Amino acid sequence: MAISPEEPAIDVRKLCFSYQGNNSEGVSGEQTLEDIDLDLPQGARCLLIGANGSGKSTLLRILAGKKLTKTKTARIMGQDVFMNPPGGVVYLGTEWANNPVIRSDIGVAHFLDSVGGYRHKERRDALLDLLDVDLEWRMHQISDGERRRVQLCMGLMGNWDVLLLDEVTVDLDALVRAELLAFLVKESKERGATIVYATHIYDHIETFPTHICHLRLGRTPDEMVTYTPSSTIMEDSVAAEEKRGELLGIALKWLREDREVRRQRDKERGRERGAKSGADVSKTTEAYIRKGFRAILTLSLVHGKQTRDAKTFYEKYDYNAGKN
Ligand SMILES: Nc1ncnc2c1ncn2[C@@H]1O[C@H](COP(=O)(O)OP(=O)(O)OP(=O)(O)O)[C@@H](O)[C@H]1O
Repeated sequence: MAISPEEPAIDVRKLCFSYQGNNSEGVSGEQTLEDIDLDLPQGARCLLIGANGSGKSTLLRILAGKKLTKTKTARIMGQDVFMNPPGGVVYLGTEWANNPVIRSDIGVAHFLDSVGGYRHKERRDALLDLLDVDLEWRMHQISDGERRRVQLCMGLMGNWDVLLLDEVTVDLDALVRAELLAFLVKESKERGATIVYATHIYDHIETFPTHICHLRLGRTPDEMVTYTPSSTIMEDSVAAEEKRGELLGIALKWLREDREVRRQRDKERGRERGAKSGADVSKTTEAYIRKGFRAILTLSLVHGKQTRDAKTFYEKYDYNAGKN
């Protein structure tokens, strides 16, 4: 897709999303994503870092056009992802493994051809080699990791501009994962392809990102961090070694902060709920008491006498027995 090199590949501004629904003005219900900003130049490789439930998958699915939000604030390669979905966007997520079709008795060669493999034979063959995929495999007879490698081959063999990866490297062995990351770095450098990668695995990934983005409880609290360009450290093994663990350190720091913020938020919500239910309970109790005492009052008045309790209640709640 041809756009000027200065234009951002991904341009998300104040994006909001709620699973409870979106109305014509925007979102309604509790927001899963709130005021998300993500601005990535072409050729960027961005790691999305956030705790479980922080909204990484939701954001990636929205960018892939799989979830609708009417806030109209997400553009990829200059095009609105909802109104005018851009081509050249590949989304690879874990839910693919649940699709019964990919566990059926079908050969890998046939499967890849059925999704256009014959059109990209050269890239397909390079990926088969890189991901160590055998065209003779049958999809129902391979392991989860092998099936994942077929998925990656399928997703990456076309000429994509933007790749949205939702933790699909988790079941790859270390060698395939390392080679895949090296391939993606090459794609971004040589073709200007842009990658957003949500992961919880920070091992040996220091040389991958050019940017890191923090999602905290559905928000982007910090400025996006522009990471030290990996080219400078990849050529210098000492620098690369020094860098080892740095990303994990940043991720752990953010995750600890997020946990504190979430605990504080949960505590406040608990207090609010407690106060609300406390208020509800006391109102309900009071209503019952009033009813109960009204009955006693009525009875006692019927019998021509007021009990002491009824009288106390009477006074406390300023009842006028004659009128009640
Ligand atoms: N289909 C759904 N309906 C309602 N709420 C959902 C749905 N899918 C996700 N959520 C909620 O949205 C929030 C964000 O979920 P999401 O899967 O985007 O987080 P994540 O950062 O990808 O988490 P993880 O790291 O565990 O994969 C969570 O609180 C989750 O419970």
